[in-house]
Amino acid sequence: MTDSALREYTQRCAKAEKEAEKLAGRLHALSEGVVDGPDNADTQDKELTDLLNENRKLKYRIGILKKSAERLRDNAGVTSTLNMKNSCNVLGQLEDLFSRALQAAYPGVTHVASQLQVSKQKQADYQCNDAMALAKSLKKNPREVGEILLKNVPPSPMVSKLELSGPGFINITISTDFIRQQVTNIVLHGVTPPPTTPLRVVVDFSSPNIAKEMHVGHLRSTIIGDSIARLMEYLGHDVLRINHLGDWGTQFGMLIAHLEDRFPDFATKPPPIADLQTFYKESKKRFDEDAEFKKRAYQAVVKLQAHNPIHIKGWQEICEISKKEFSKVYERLKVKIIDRGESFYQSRMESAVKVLQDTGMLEEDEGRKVMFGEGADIPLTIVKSDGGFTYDTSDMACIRQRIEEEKADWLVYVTDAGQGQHFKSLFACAKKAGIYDAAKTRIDHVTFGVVLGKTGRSSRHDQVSDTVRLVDLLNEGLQRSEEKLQEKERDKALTKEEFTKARDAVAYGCIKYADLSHDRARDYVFSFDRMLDFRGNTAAYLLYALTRIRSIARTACIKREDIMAEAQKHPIELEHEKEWKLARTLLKLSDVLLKITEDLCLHSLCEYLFEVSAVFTEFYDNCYCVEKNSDGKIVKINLNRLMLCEATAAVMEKCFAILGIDTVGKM
Ligand SMILES: NC(=[NH2+])NCCC[C@H](N)C(=O)O
Repeated sequence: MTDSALREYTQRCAKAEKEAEKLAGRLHALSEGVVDGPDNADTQDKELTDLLNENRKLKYRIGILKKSAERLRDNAGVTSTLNMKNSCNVLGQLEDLFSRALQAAYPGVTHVASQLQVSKQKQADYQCNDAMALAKSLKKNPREVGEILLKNVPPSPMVSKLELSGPGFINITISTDFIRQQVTNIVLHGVTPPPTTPLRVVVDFSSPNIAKEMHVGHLRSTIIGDSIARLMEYLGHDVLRINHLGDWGTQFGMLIAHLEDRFPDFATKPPPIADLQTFYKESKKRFDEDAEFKKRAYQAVVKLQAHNPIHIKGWQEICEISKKEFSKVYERLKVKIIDRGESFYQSRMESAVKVLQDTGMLEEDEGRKVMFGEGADIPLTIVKSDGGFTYDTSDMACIRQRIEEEKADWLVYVTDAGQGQHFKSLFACAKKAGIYDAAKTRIDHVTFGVVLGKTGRSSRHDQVSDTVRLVDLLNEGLQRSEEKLQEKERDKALTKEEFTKARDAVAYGCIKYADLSHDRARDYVFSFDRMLDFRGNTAAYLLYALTRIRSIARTACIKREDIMAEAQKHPIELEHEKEWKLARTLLKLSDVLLKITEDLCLHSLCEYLFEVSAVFTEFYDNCYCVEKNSDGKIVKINLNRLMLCEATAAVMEKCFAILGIDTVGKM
């Protein structure tokens, strides 16, 4: 009903807008003295005003309808989650309930944001502090305000009790039936995402530079970007994963010139360059020392940018070699990404520069053409003094392409914090040029600190630096993981295949987890010893904990189907305090994920994963799942508790999947 009304209003609005445009055009023509047809300006004027007024009203209606449509969808979310499908984001739903209460009780008040938190008291689950903030701004008694708010909270199947407490808090108790049903849903349908409005998201990550080393910074970008993309995909967004390769620049001049000398027949025979790094260094040395070579390198750039076929061929060969190396890393880390480097934007750079030039956005600065954005100290260099383009130019063309051609609603750039200035200027300039409007497109520059070696010094001077090739780093990870598992005699307990699987999962999982579990803004110390520790907040520990949970049912010879069948019969029964605690913890996943979509800080997910495993241990230590007699014979199996184990494993697996970490059945 609301949807069709919304459609109708939108259509009418578009029609009215067209009419208005037409009339405005005719008015303009009239003012220029061009008379068309028998209409006179007076009636047109009135028609135009009427249409504009109608339009304004329609637009307002659309806004209201959109909001109520969203609300209806959300409510459908809560009620349907009582049965199945989307899992509920408890905090989000509560926020909605309280903001509706606020609107109903104090219609004009918009400046108080919902303040909800997990309750510190035993008898309640959450606590709402809105009344305190509201009373302060309205200069009223907080308890009175709390009373009024409480009366206006719409009924919800999620909430079983609301109670005013202390100076004006509202204590919220989540319905036990709701909790039981949600946990049962996890057993029956797996972990499902909370309802979200799907967006088109571009995640720009990894993005190493051709012919140069893919360094630890790029590894961080790869790991963080992949996880962000995985989260967005899970939430139902349409994600474009882009590798913004540095594949276009003046360095290609010297590389191609060197290629011509070393492998004259490169156009017909792919050059057998085993080590592009060395090749790069050789050409750089010649470039710096040999004036003649330098001249040729410059000419080569000009020819490349003019798309001379031979030069394009040389450039392609070099890119291929690099990309092959990069893809080895992506394959090992199971990262999917589409190559779309700076070169992709060549023609778009030309048109972007023209537009910026024509609209008077560029300023001359010692032969360069620069652009200043509001609030950014450093300008973008759009055209160099020799007429060439820069990193800034390609990013300007790129942001335009992503917003206008890709129709992205959300842009994410994952790079080290050192590029903060660049992106600040870029976004400010894009805004000034009318390309980017913060009200329509969300942009995040997701930054991270540097990786420090064992001594805690900057990576540039330490172990984990450009001198360590990424592939070697991954190999060392595998080696260390293997040793660790052997030390624990896992090679004796597992088949060869299981052992290899466990080794890989632990090695790559640990490298990823060590990165993701730290606040990304901080620098972090890279230590294999620490990340492979089987105690504490590490992937090694958590992967192992998961296999232990999975083995509980297995050793009792209970299959997944048996547990599912039980869940089909009735919602899970929860009695013990630790069972309830675990169930409530499992329900927090959606809220954790939605919070991460706000700050894009994945360490909250790692913290949550660690919390789940700790709460599970508490439950397991207190509640028998499988009871054995003194001979070790199984005497009783508690299927309800096995349901809890199943749900816990499903939640942990989902966390690992979003973090991009493979799990194993045995290790
Ligand atoms: N659109 C972008 N600027 N993406 C990031 C590119 C990162 C760049 N290639 C570097 O290695 O630092």
